Amino acid sequence: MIVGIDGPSGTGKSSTSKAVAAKLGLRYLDTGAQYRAITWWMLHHGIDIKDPAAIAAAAGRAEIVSGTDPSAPTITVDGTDVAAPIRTQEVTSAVSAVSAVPEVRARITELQRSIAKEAVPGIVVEGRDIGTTVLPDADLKVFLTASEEARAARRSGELKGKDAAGLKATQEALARRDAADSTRKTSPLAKAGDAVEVDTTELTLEQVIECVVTLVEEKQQGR
Ligand SMILES: Nc1ncnc2c1ncn2[C@@H]1O[C@H](COP(=O)(O)OP(=O)(O)OP(=O)(O)O)[C@@H](O)[C@H]1O
Ligand SMILES: Nc1ccn([C@@H]2O[C@H](COP(=O)(O)O)[C@@H](O)[C@H]2O)c(=O)n1
Repeated sequence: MIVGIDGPSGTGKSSTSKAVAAKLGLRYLDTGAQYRAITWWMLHHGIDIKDPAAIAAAAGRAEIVSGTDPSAPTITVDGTDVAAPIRTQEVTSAVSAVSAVPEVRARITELQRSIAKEAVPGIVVEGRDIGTTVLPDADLKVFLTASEEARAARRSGELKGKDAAGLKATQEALARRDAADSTRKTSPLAKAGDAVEVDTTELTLEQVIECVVTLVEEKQQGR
């Protein structure tokens, strides 16, 4: 059972995917974490992230390893645990520029496909291009959406007491990242034609999880 969950930032992809995978005994892959990890590596090695040619030339050098246990997902680069540093503002601001480079996407897509192929008894993979590009033959594709306001409110609640930028600034940053991710040339953020769209604006996280679990179970029963 291969499930692809895509959607813009803050729609609940990670929370939903992890919970669905845990409930159904599937593996879990956060592909955003992989793009964040390669971005962290570029910054750490002084690669100019405004220079796509420099990013392309370095794209094959980082060794990214993702752990797919939904109750304890892990991510390392060249053996270093980068779970925390990939969530910094510095990485978040740079990730769309790095993920737009075709050589980066080719490398990470290959890695994602090999992880999905080896996952027993199946996997929930979340990202931006899973249904359209990475796993076009997935058994189930879900596209989560939510209003920009709801997504910003969720994110600023999460950042409170840390580097909270305020609701407006958070909303603007989300919109900028979504615009960059949706308009890049190579595998942009998009809903696959055969994906089930779920608008989460008015739903609790538990309701979204239940909805996706039901969709998976229907597929498993051949409905
Ligand atoms: N339906 C929901 N109602 C309220 N809060 C939610 C809902 N879904 C997710 N959240 C909360 O919103 C925040 C963002 O969720 P999550 O990280 O799962 O989104 P995402 O789509 O994976 O974001 P990104 O693409 O930026 O990684 C989390 O704090 C999560 O608990
Ligand atoms: N399939 C994907 C997943 C992610 N990206 C890029 O990574 C960024 C971070 O993703 P998060 O889910 O951790 O917020 C995202 O903004 C994209 O630039 C991608 O391109 N494809």
